[in-house]
Amino acid sequence: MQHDPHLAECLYDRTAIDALMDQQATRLNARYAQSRPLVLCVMTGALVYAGHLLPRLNFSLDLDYVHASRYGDARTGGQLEWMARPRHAVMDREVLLLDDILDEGVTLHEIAQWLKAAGARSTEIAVLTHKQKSVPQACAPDYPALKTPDRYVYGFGLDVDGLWRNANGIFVAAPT
Ligand SMILES: O=P(O)(O)OC[C@H]1O[C@H](OP(=O)(O)OP(=O)(O)O)[C@H](O)[C@@H]1O
Ligand code: HPA
Repeated sequence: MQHDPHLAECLYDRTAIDALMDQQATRLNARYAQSRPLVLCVMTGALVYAGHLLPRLNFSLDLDYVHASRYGDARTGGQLEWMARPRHAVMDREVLLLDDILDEGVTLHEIAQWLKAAGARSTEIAVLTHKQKSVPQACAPDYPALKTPDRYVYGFGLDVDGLWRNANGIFVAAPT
C-alpha cells in the first residue's frame, strides 16, 4: 500500500497524539511514583510509542522488551509466536507492558498470562491505541492513550502490510 500523508485518512496527527500521550503519562507518573516497575516494550509495533512515552515518565524503572507477533505482515491475526522473552527476571516484579495497539487483545492477554506464570506481582497494560470493537476482547488496557474505530490503522509504529510504521500520525489503511 502507498502512503500519501495528504490523501490518507488521518485519525490523529502528531499534535493530537502528543496531547493524549501527555495525559497518559500523567496517569502513569501518579501510579508508579513509589515503585520501580519493569517496563516491557512489545516489539516491534511498540517501538515508536515507547520511544515517545519513556521521556515523559519521571519514575525509576527498568526497561526491557518482549518480542511476540501474531499478524506478521497480514491484516488478520493468527497464533502468537514468541521471538524473545524478557532478559530481566520478572518474579515478584510490578510489570508495565507497552504496546502500540490492543485490537482483539490476544497478544497482550497471552503475554500477561506468561508474566503471571513467571511470578510477576502485577501486570498492567499501557497502549497507544485501544481499538473499539463490538465483540469481546481478550483483555482491556489499563492506560489507553487514543481510541480507534474497528478499522485497520497504521503509522506511529503500526504497520500496514509490513510497511509505514514510520508514518507520522495514525491513519486508516486503504482496503486491499
Ligand atoms: O490485540 P491483538 O489482536 O492481539 O493485536 C495487537 C498486536 O498486533 C500487533 O502486533 P503484530 O503481531 O502485528 O506484530 P508487530 O508488533 O511486529 O507489528 C500489535 O503490535 C499488537 O502487539
Ligand atoms: O489495526 C491494526 N493496525 C496495525 N497493526 C495491528 N495489529 C492489530 N491490529 C492492527
